[in-house]
Amino acid sequence: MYAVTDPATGELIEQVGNATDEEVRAAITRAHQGYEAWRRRPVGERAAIVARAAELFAERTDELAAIMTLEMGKRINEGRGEIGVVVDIFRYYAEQGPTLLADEPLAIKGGEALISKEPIGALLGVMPWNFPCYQVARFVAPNLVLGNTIVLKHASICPRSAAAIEDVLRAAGVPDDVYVNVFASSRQIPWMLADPRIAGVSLTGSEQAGISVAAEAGKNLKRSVLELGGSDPLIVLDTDDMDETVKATATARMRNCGQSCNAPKRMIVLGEIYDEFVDRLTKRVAEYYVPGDPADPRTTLPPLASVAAADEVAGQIAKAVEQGATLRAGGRRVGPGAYLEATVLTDVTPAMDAYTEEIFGPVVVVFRAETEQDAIRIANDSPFGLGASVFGTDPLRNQRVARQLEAGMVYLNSAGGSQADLPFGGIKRSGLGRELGPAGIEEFMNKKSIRL
Ligand SMILES: O=CCCCC(=O)O
Repeated sequence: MYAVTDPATGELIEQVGNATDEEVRAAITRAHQGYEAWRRRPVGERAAIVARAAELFAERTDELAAIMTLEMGKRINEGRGEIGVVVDIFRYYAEQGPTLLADEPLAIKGGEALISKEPIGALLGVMPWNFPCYQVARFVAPNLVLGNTIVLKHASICPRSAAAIEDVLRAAGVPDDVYVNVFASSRQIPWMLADPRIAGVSLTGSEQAGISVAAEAGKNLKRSVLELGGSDPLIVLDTDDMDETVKATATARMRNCGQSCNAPKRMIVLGEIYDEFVDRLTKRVAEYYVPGDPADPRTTLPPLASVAAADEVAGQIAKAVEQGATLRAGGRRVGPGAYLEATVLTDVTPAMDAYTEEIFGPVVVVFRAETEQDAIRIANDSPFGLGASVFGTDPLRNQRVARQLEAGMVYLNSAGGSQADLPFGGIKRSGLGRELGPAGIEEFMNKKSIRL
């Protein structure tokens, strides 16, 4: 059931009925029927509509941020920041799309060819609650410019974000058979994917959701983009400003209350600075992150997105401690609502669940590495491969380490975050495909070879 529940209080605000099977089928019919006309519109027209969407998102920043705060507890300023990234994404594809979609001439043996960049049809988007507007933007903006149409199934705790996004796109001039929001349930996804009128699927979500959707997409020979979990390592090789390094790493981990796929969840610190790093990080986490109202801009620690999410992370912490990890700070659920203290864990070993599983909340796990190679080994000793970070004072050393990391993205002396023009995606169990940047418009593209 789609519902709005305020995670700061646990109060149920509104329930929204799920779409019936007929309504879901009708949504697919609309997006399928809208495709022919949309793909035939000149790319400049589609780009102009996407540019207008960027303006409207910017105008409605405060309203959209407030919706996210209510639905999933995002700090209000982080919500405003998220809409800033959404605006950048819509602008980027509006501006760059026509160039990215230009024919590509190809000299071939015995003649010439060109690659014509064409859409493939109606796509299904299955989107999560952690960045309710950004996740939709990075799928929708490039595909609208390319000429695909979209059926969007949002997270069940974000019906107001879902409706507001549709409203913005409609106001920008996206026809109502080109972007269709539907309050479908996960149960309906398999047959939506089996419908021949759906050409592909993009999912951002858990590893488990990715496995199910990838299996259905595979069975039906549909293209899929999967942005799944991560347990990103952040290696600290050395520092000439420990306070700055601790602040930067804690900030990156606690962003969005720790609920980012690409947050640095594992800090891997070289032996000579490990004790000092852990002491200062523990102090920072214990003192700076204080539970508060996410609508108040002064709040440093908002609730998690739901009581269930907070309980799950608290359970992971308890299990780690039971299995022998050291709890340096936090660890307790705080109520009412979905609050969990900001937490630091150390002495996590490969025998513990916390070593390999993703912890989707305000929890930092710190590992000690004896050498640079040892740090790389620990970083790569994970089923995930989304992002990674390297902090250090020697740029060449940082790059040398970056090249040895099993990750889709590496940030040097910074962590996490997204930007419109930088491709985003992972390897290993973190998913398939790329979003954002030039790569983000190619995933659901027919790169048609025309031999001249
Ligand atoms: O959960 C994954 C999206 C991350 C967005 C960001 O870090 O900007």
